[in-house]
Amino acid sequence: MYRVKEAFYTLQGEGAQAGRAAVFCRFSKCNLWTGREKDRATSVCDFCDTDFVGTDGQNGGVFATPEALAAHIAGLWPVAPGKPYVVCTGGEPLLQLDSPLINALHQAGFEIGVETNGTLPAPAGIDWLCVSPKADAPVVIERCNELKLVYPQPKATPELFLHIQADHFFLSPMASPSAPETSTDVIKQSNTRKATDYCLANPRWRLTLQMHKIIGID
Ligand SMILES: C[S@@+](CC[C@H](N)C(=O)[O-])C[C@H]1O[C@@H](n2cnc3c(N)ncnc32)[C@H](O)[C@@H]1O
Ligand SMILES: Nc1nc2[nH]cc(C(=O)O)c2c(=O)[nH]1
Ligand code: SF4
Ligand SMILES: [Mg+2]
Repeated sequence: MYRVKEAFYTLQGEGAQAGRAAVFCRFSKCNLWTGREKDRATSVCDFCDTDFVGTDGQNGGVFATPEALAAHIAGLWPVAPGKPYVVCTGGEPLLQLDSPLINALHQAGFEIGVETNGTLPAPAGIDWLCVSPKADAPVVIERCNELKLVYPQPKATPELFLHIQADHFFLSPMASPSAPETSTDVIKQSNTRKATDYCLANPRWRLTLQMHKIIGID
């Protein structure tokens, strides 16, 4: 059984795959926050910008088999040339993404990206793994394609993660979880300046912006 909050076709907005068309599959539930505002202040992850509670979003639902979910996702990919790409996110996708679903998505022709907080082991077969560490949430994944740290997190400074084997190290300015998602958001702007300064002083790190929010797509 797979619980999906929402699924939609858009452009990846973050990281090294930014600009690439993808079906986003947002799984319900996370291990670092209930998703309820009343629990935010006491949760391990307290800056989440995403609603992942329930299965009531666009194209959301409960899927009894991996094949049923893969077919649902395939139905959101356009009939056009180009390698189908799915980004499994959430919530925390590694609470639900398993080998049978990876096989079913590959069978349906998809390359598979995953956005994870890195606290749970990843099944084999993921084609693009993005780990985004959170303070006080130990990362158990040792190797990934990209490490994308939301910045600043006073208890999760960039140098703490350089031991993780990653092909790309990104800083993503922390956006306000609730303010209107526009590029003029004050917190985001000041965090963008801080992330910019860190990358200038530490060239291993690259800046990534949440492009989808800037251009106003999902
Ligand atoms: C909603 S999370 C879901 C996947 C997974 N639970 C994780 O944290 O990586 C997707 C991405 O959004 C990032 N994110 C969440 N809240 C954010 C915020 N307020 N500002 C910037 N990025 C944020 C996460 O760090 C992660 O890279
Ligand atoms: N366009 C777009 N790109 C994204 N990259 C990571 C996202 C996420 O919420 O995991 C996300 C998202 O929600 N939308
Ligand atoms: S950012 Fe990721 S880890 Fe943090 S609460 Fe949101 S879904 Fe969970
Ligand atoms: Mg998002």
